[in-house]
Amino acid sequence: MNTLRVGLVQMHVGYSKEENLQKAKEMVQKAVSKNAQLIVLPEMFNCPYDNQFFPAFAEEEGGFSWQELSRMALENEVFLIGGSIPEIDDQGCIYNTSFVFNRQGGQIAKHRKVHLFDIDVKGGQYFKESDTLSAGNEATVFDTPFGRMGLIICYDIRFPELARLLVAKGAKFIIVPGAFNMTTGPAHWEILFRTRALDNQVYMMGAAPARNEEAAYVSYGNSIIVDPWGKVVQRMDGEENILIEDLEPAKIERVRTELPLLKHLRQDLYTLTEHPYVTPKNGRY
Ligand SMILES: NC(=O)CCC(=O)C(=O)O
Repeated sequence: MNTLRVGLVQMHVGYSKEENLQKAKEMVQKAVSKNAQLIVLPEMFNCPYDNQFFPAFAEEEGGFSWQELSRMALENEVFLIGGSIPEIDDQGCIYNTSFVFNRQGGQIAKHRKVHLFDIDVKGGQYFKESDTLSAGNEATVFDTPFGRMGLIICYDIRFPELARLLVAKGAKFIIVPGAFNMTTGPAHWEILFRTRALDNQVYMMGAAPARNEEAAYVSYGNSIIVDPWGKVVQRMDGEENILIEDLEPAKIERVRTELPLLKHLRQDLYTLTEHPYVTPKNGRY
C-alpha cells in the first residue's frame, strides 16, 4: 500500500472560538499545501483547556464547530480528525468529543473521551475533568483507504486495555488528540506513545495545542509520531507548527510478521473480560 502523508496541527488555542476555528482552518490549508492526506487537530482546539470554559463553549453534534470542521474536510478533500471540542447532548451532559470527517465532509466517527482526567500531583498539576465533563462509553475505530484507525483522547492513552481493544478491532494506527501538561508531559508523554506503539505494533500519532506559558493549564505540546517498531519518527517542541510525515502502512505488517506479538497472545490464559479493578459508573468513581 502507498504511503500516507499525515499533518499534525500544533496550534495556539485562545479565548475566542471563532479565532480558534480560523487558526485551525489556516493550518489545515497549510498542511494540505504540503500534500497531507489526513490531518489531526489537538484536544480542545476550539476552547481553552479549562473547566470554566467547557460549558460555555459546548455545542451539540452538528453545531457551528462541527459544520466548520466538515467544511474544512470537504473544501480541502482531506480526512480530518477534528481534535476535540466540548460537546453537549440533549440531557445537558458535556463530553470531550472528537469528530472525524471524510473527504466529502461526512462524519465517519466520533469518540467521546472515555477516561476523565482527574489528577492531583502534589506540587504539580491538578485537574478534575469530572467537575464538568461526563465520560464516553465506546472504543472507537473507523476505516480509511489507508487502513483501520483507532481514536482515543489524551488521558485515554494511559490505559493499555483500551489501545489493545482498538487493535483487537483491527486498528493499525491510533490517533490521539491530546494536551499533556508541564508536570506529566516531560515525564510520560513520549514513553506512553512509544509503549502503546510497541505493545500493539501500530503507528501512534499525537497532536497537542502549542504551549502558552500564560494559560491556566500549560500544554506540553510535543506533537509526536511513533512507528510500529517503537521509534519516534518526528516530535515537535512547544511552538506552534505543523508536523508532516509519510507513514508506511506496509511497515505495520512487516513488524507484525517479524515479531509476531499479536499472534503470541495467550488469550486462553488472560482476556480483557475480567479484571480486578472497580468499574466506574459513567466514568465516575
Ligand atoms: N487532557 C488530558 O487528558 C491530559 C492528560 C495528561 O496530562 C496525563 O498526564 O495523562
